[in-house]
Amino acid sequence: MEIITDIAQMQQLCLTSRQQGLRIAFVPTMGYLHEGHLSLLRAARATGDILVLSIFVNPAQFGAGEDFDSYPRDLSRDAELARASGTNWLFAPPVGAMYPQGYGTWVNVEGITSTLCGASRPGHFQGVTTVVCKLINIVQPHVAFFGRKDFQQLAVIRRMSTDLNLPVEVRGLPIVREADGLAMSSRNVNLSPAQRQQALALYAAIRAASSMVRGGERDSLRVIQAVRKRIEQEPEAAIDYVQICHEQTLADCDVVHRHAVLLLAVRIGATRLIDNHHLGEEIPES
Ligand SMILES: Nc1ncnc2c1ncn2[C@@H]1O[C@H](COP(=O)(O)OP(=O)(O)OP(=O)(O)O)[C@@H](O)[C@H]1O
Ligand SMILES: CC(C)(CO)[C@@H](O)C(=O)[O-]
Ligand code: BAL
Repeated sequence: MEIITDIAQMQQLCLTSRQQGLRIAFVPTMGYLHEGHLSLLRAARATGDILVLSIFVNPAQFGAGEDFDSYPRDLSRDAELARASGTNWLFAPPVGAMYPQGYGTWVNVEGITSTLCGASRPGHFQGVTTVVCKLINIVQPHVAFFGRKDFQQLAVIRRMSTDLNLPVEVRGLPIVREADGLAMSSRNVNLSPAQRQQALALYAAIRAASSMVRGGERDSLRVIQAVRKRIEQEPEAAIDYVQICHEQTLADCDVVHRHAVLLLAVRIGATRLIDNHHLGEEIPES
């Protein structure tokens, strides 16, 4: 495995591979790798001839006062994990090369970015779509892998890819959880032991919502109230949002139906966690 920091070199290597008829599979991340990232790398390894992993903590997707500075970073540990996962090229460009002096182009997806994380983190998705578009232009992958933990991000990237006719297949993979149910996230490392315990409320609330729907509840408001109540039991929990949305449009659903997804963003102390569950799965086919 080679670590590439130069954008032009990365682009040239990928262009040459494409010209040789090799299939490029790409996993974009912000690093501090965990089993969720490794599941993407495994799927990508099985799909492509060349596996490219990017690690770039993208300042453009962090708002003022957000955790850009405290976002966990460990490139040498990540490089070991990437190597063991069969990565060919680890692309880690410097911030100044991605956003040089005079940088002035932004990619903005409208509509589905106005809700959920788009509403609670203004500007966040403009940063995400801009950097993902740039990374795709550099790496020129045939296929790119994203996790469904960032459910709205995946929907926004699919929208961008369709709208801008990007020549890449976007694949979404399931959420990987810790043994006790907490969705894996690089930010989990910033939780104190007491906060780590409180963070289990997200999955407990998801399970409670699932069992309500399995039991026949179809009123979104009642499910949302139950989720909020469970999370609010935790002393350091502050809810950003709890919503039930259509899996494609992300419009709020009054009724839980087969396309309904429960999405949550909750701060535990200073750490913001997201999670989601496809509630529609709990409804039997009629
Ligand atoms: N638990 C998980 N299961 C599946 N995919 C995941 C999981 N966590 C992250 N991913 C995916 O990995 C990719 C890179 O995400 P990122 O580097 O932001 O990691 P992260 O753990 O989500 O970090 P954080 O939530 O702290 O920003 C994204 O496509 C994301 O959806
Ligand atoms: C897609 C991404 C790598 C863009 O910075 C980031 O938002 C992430 O890690 O989910
Ligand atoms: N996984 C999404 C990156 C972020 O929270 O900024």
